[in-house]
Amino acid sequence: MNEPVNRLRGSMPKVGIRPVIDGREKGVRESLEVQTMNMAKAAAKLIEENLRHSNGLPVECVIADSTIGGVAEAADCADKFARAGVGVSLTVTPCWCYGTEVMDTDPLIPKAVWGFNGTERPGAVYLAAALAGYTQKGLPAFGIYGRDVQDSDDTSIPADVKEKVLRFTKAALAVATMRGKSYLSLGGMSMGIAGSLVNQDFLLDYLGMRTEVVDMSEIARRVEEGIFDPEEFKIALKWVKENCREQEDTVNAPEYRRSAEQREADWEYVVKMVLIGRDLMIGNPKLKELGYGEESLGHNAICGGFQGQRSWTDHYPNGDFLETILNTSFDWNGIREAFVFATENDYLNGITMLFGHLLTNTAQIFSDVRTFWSPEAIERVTSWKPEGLAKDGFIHLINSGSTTLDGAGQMNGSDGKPAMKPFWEISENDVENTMKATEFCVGDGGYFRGGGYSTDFLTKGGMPCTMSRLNYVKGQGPVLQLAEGWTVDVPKEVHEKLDVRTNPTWPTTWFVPRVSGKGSFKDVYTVMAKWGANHGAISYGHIGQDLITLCSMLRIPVCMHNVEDEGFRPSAWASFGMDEEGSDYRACSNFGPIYG
Ligand SMILES: C[C@H](O)[C@@H](O)[C@@H](O)C(=O)CO
Ligand SMILES: [Mn+2]
Repeated sequence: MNEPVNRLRGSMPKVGIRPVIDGREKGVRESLEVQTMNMAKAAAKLIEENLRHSNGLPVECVIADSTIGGVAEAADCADKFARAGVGVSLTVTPCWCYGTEVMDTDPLIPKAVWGFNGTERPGAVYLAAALAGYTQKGLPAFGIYGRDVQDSDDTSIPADVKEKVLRFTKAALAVATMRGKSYLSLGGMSMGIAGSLVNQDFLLDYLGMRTEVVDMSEIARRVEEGIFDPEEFKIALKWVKENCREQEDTVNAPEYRRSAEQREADWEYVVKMVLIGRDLMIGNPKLKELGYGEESLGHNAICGGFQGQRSWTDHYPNGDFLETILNTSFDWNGIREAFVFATENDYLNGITMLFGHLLTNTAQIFSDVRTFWSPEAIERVTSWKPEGLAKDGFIHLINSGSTTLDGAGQMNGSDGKPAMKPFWEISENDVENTMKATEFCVGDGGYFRGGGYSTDFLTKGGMPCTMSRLNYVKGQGPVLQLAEGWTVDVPKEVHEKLDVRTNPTWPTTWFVPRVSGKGSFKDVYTVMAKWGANHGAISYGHIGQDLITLCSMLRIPVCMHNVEDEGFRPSAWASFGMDEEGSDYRACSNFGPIYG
């Protein structure tokens, strides 16, 4: 069951549940055994019924062999968890326990404590004592307790507790899943883009990730020496011919037009680039059969990026098709987990996409945050007065030639509205509609002298989504910004007029962030003006809360967000002041990166 289906090494992290108890025998402990163990079982059931890993495998929970009343049983539990591969720790209790004696002291594992809110045997006051201990010892932990008092025989989990348990667990699983995996940097810095200056110390200290650096010439070597699966290549090319519609090249000046033979050869080349890029990330046992044992192993990359411009694209077909197909939840082999792969080797955007992918199990859009179109400018250029969600203007998200095809918004959610979904919910019909809505365009020769095929679609409006971005600040370290909002529809002629000003061969998403009239979210213009870089990672759904929780585990402060509720962060954050944002910065710098 725990076989990694996407060929990444290592088994999936498990969730460890620690039922802690009042250790006083001769009455107290005995009276609490059943209730305490039942809480652990209820938590495990909740998690297993609601969460899955991004590769589709079920999330598994491991419960300590006995309730934990003191240090000996805490050590037995730690031992069991280490052998089982536990990466997330959830302590549960309905009663008073001996705070530091039953605590989990592994500094690498994210922790939460759920204290039952009853008053016969006080779980909530234990929770306060336990959290004080965790804070005092520098092991920040999340506190969970229901708002309303429950009766001691009530075995149900209140909705507010459920939400917190699941939010904590999903984010903690993301932390545990990244650890030990690699970022594959294919090439180096692209066109002076700071996000492609891969900071290996950040990846290792904050995320526990390795960095693998491979020169782009490795792709040329594998193409020229035939180091890919020739059978798969045939299947892939056939699928591409049958499913990928090529747009007539009306954008390139005559000197950049590519002949029919050249275009045919380009298709073959870009399909090989997909096979090779994927094999570089996760390996391919077929290569071993072909005599390439070393190449068959891959780089254990959970995330990667391709420099492309310009060293590669000035001569070879561009990486757009490679990036598009990897980031999509299907290819010629069928429907599968999307990879996470950054354009222009912008690893800061790639890692932001990785956060979104691990939190939602869905494909992620990579985009240039290109243009703010004010209502006045839209009306001046198109004569259309924007209305509805678009009335205060929108941001043109358009990547330079690639993005996940899931981002076309051609897949349907359970309510029939456009959605991006985990791969196991995607139907053949969704795939067909997506391919019908997408065209592949000969690369813009002014930018891409070596040709290649860019991806062109227009994202359907009405999808809730969250644009986010990690930025790195000298002296401060990483920070994350996020803006929840929606994709919007605009009239066809309006889209065409605006799109053509940029590049009609690239994928467009019209995005409106939720604004508040204040601060960084004063209006749409301000959101664009405050964006920290040229790229953004766009995830389906409003996932600001989940990102905030994940970032607190990773000690990455959130510098800009439009989430209304207070973030769910470790209890220690309350000791750093009353303003949420300032205390986040202070807490992150006080505790520092997990692995640093
Ligand atoms: C084609 C151009 O060089 C683009 O790649 C460029 O505008 C960007 O994508 C910048 O992020
Ligand atoms: Mn770009």
